[in-house]
Amino acid sequence: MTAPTITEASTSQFARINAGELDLLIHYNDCGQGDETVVMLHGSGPGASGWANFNRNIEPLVAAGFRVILMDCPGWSKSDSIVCDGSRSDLNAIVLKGLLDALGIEKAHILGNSMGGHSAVAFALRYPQRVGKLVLMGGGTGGASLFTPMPTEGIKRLQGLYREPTIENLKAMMEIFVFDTGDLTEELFQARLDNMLARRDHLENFVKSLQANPKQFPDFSPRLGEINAETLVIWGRQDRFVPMDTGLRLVAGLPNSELHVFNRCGHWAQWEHADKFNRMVLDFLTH
Ligand SMILES: O=C(O)CCC(=O)/C=C/C=C(\O)C(=O)O
Repeated sequence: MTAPTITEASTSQFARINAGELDLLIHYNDCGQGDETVVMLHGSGPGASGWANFNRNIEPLVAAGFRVILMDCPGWSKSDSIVCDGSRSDLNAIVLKGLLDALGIEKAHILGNSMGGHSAVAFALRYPQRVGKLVLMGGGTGGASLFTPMPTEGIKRLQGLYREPTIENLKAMMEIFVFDTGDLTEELFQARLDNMLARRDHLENFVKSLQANPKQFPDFSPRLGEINAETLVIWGRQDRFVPMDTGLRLVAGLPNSELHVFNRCGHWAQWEHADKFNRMVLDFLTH
């Protein structure tokens, strides 16, 4: 019998998360079944979502017997909006803990892209007993780069897009987002634009959050040694959003980590090099 096709609509779910003062309706996609769960956390670009970030990565993991949860962080996609004036990495970690509690999942592997990587590290620091393995891709900690002026050119364009959500600004961001822009289709641009404009409250709240606290993603470097989870760090050599030396800082600090750098790759390794990325992640999670 052939496995049913996994679609966004057929896996779409909501959970209400109450944690301290937080009371948020959170959207997630729940894909496949298995004893082990992989949570995927998306990046902070306007119009991002678990599905938009990871649609090339779900099926191989589901086929290998993992349950895959894509959580839309507060302030993105179909999740509730929020103004965050503290650490967004920790906010996402607290909400993820609430979601895992609601779903009765004791422990999960966490795969995070950019902001999702920062949030995965925040989660591992707060709830070490709830983490299996970590995959950090184009993220894992905020903080300065030794070689690249901050904010990077990519982050400046991303923030410009939040302030003025036009197709021109979207294209200006996307043209330095991936290494090979030939892979970007008009359909992809339009889907991203539609996602962004469907939730203007998210765009406005992101701008308000930056005004309240320009450093949404704290530097976890001094605490990385506390994380014992096995960690695979993956970076694009030509990442113009979160510079590659952040990956070097991560492997320097995380005692059980290794780093793979894709050449000819920007900020979206899981999409730009999907086949090899999927093989590497599966090998890492199953050995
Ligand atoms: O500012 C940071 O350190 C994180 C930036 C970030 O998360 C950017 C992510 C962009 C995407 O993943 C996206 O737009 O899909």
